[in-house]
Amino acid sequence: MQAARTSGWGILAGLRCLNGGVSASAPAILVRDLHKSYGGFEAVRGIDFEVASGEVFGLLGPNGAGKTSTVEVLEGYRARDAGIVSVLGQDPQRRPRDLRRRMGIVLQSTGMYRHITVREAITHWARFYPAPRDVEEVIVLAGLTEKADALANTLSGGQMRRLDFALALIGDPELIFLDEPTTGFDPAARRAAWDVVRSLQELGKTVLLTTHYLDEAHALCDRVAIIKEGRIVAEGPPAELGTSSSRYRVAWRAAETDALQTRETDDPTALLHQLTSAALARGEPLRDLSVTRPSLEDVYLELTAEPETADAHA
Ligand SMILES: Nc1ncnc2c1ncn2[C@@H]1O[C@H](COP(=O)(O)OP(=O)(O)OP(=O)(O)O)[C@@H](O)[C@H]1O
Repeated sequence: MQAARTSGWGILAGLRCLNGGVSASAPAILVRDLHKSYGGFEAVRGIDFEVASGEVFGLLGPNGAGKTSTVEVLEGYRARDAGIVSVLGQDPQRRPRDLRRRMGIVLQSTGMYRHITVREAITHWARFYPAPRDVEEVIVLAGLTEKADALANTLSGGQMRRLDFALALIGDPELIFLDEPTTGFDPAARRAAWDVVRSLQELGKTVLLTTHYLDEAHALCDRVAIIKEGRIVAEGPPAELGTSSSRYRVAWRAAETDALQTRETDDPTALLHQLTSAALARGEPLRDLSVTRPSLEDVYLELTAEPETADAHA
């Protein structure tokens, strides 16, 4: 274990070596063997991942998996116990002022400003940054045009969340952390928030988001990591996580009952041969026959299942 932790410094040194700074191809985020405990409880148990510059990366996992702890270490809010963390080429634990200006953070909690208008809040926050974006442009980007002159304490939950987005964007950060950006949103507000994230992607920003929603991960993320009990149990583009599995799902409609039948198999050729031979022998068609790979949701549920649930499916 110690050898793995020590070797990480070699990686960081390599990233810094070009032109005396961070190379153009250096990842925006690099995490190696990250550990974080609270008292005797180890919430993060040796996590490794990288996020490329301009990538939208999602941390997925059930409650208590260690997503927020990981993100808070990256943001510089929490000290790690072990491991290597590089954010935009710097160690967030040292809380360098320059790094804080290059990051935008949308926390789970909302409501920093209440008794001033949306425009006033964004204008005020802009003063903390050396080269902020244009306030009116950020109001449009966050979808707050119609609420620009409204007092923050009159906003709905979803509109308040947009104000949080706006405050995270006004400093024109290179990297944005979004912790559960749409939890509690109605469907329309979620879509609007997704549009904001896509706008960030088009602007070339790097985004790290945590979410419980698989459709959100699918819609927004270039890559995701699934975390369970402080460890990454799968990582890859959302659409490809299932296809890397060797399992297939074969579905068909039984002629006698008209009910949809499904069977999982590692050998779809043999199963199809068995099913089609039997159907031909009976002189019946196999209606709605399909062979599919597991979806992100299937993979997620399988990997994050509690032991009892896993046994029930075995
Ligand atoms: N300050 C703390 N003190 C003690 N335990 C903590 C603290 N913060 C988090 N934990 C514990 O660490 C584990 C990981 O929590 P964390 O908030 O990182 O998970 P999460 O994946 O973000 O969960 P959620 O999806 O519910 O936000 C949980 O068991 C949690 O109870």
